[in-house]
Amino acid sequence: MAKPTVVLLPVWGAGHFMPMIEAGKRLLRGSGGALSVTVLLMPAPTPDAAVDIAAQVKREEASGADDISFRHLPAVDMPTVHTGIEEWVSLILRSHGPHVRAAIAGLDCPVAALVTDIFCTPALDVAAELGVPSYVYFTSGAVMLELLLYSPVLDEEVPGEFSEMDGALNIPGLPPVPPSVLPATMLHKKKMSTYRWFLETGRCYMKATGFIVNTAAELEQSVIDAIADGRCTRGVPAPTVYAIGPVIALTPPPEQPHECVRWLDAQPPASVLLVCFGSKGLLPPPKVREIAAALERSEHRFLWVLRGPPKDSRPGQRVPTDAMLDELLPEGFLDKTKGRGLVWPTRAPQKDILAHAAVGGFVTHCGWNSILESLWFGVPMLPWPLDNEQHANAFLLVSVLGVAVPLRLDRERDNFVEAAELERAVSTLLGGGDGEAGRKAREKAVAVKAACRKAVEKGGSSDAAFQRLAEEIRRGAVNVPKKRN
Ligand SMILES: COc1cc(-c2[o+]c3cc(O)cc([O-])c3cc2O[C@@H]2O[C@H](CO)[C@H](O)[C@H](O)[C@H]2O)cc(OC)c1O
Ligand SMILES: O=c1ccn([C@@H]2O[C@H](COP(=O)(O)OP(=O)(O)O)[C@@H](O)[C@H]2O)c(=O)[nH]1
Repeated sequence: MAKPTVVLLPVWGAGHFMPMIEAGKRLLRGSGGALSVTVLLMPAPTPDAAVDIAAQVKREEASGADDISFRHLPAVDMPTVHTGIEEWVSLILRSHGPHVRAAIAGLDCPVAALVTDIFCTPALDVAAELGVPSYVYFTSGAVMLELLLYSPVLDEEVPGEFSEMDGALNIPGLPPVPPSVLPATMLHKKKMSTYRWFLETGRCYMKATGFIVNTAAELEQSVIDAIADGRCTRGVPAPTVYAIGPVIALTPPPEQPHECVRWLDAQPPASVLLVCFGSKGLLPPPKVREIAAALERSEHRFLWVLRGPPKDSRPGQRVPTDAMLDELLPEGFLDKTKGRGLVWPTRAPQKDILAHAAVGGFVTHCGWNSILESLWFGVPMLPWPLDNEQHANAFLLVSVLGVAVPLRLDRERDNFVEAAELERAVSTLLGGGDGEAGRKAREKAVAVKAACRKAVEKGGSSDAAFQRLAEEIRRGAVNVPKKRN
């Protein structure tokens, strides 16, 4: 009989698609050959994302792994009316519901589980209808998962706006949380029409069989415990959390090192500050000017990945262009920083850069994958969150893990950071400024690197969680009826 299959339903995007495929591959290995993986591919919303995903699928198919197969779902109409990225993705998923149902029902093997992304709650209903166990693969950390699960409680506890309340929030498993680190979706209840999405998603998650989280127990133990004990869900037991990370797709370095890596080869150890704001990282001109001023004055070495404005700014369509450096940077900046700085105007190989011994610090937008990559390579951070769950991630880095030097930003001014503040924080992080704070963050980053690596080793916490998950999934396999009455 054919092996039971785990059906993955990933969304597009650098921080979402590959991490889920990588987790699927590790699940295959963890099952000792007892399972296969079927990936359902929703057509990507932009030509760039389509090219990206096609390349990744091609690479996986070429690798010859026969236990992983890809199936294309038909196209659906893209929503034109929506309240933001959250509803946009949810609406697309809803339109795909019948296709997902038909694809699963059409499989000629038992189905062990349906694994969906953070946004794919409509797929949980499809799984329930088919009697298939369902898991949310959380491509972000457990803190964000907790915020979603706990949001209905917070909503009752704080009837007014979070942004106007005094004091800190009491969130299980975390030190007192300043409301300013909540995602924008929560922060301005009345203004943000997606606030209801947040509460409903939290409630809907309770329908899942389990949460597979790309984190390690060593990074977020107290939060994972709070979820497991039902402290976030009014005492109702939440679906089991499997902390299986860090799941990072690492590939062997190319034969011809990238130009950024060759530049790093010529720099002293731990001397370079990496500045990169993620796959969508777009900075408006005032922020570019502040960064340039800080980098020029700090006299530290830097590698700055600077992208240009997207051609299309609609949710889900925002793809940065290559930067026109002469237009974006202040006059004379490149000349004045020549030799100690490199500004890279297009996508850079971030993992290879973070892996390089010359990198000593990372100004990051706090996307979860960037954080995991930085921790994996023991690089301390300067958190400059811009959007979504990134402020909460920054809080974790500074107030729980201690691997980052805080950067004072003005959330009311679109997360603006003054040049002098950035200059101060860079000196602290790389050495030369407030010695104690920088030294602590650097030491913690080294310790957390070791903990991350241990977690995924045989017998480590994430490896053990993977084994438990693979076993639970294998046991849950069902034969999906071909036709429903
Ligand atoms: C899938 O494509 C996109 C996802 C996001 C996005 O939006 C978002 C909205 C919220 O209200 C809360 C969130 O947590 C959230 C997260 C999110 O995706 C990103 O997740 C990544 C890791 O999986 C990473 O941490 C990023 O920093 C998050 O932004 C937004 C988006 O465009 C703006 C997408 O295209
Ligand atoms: O120039 C870049 C920018 C980003 N990335 C990668 O894109 C992913 C970004 O994911 P993250 O969750 O950090 O943020 P997002 O881009 O989803 O906001 C990470 O794996 C980065 O290594 C990269 O390789 N080069």
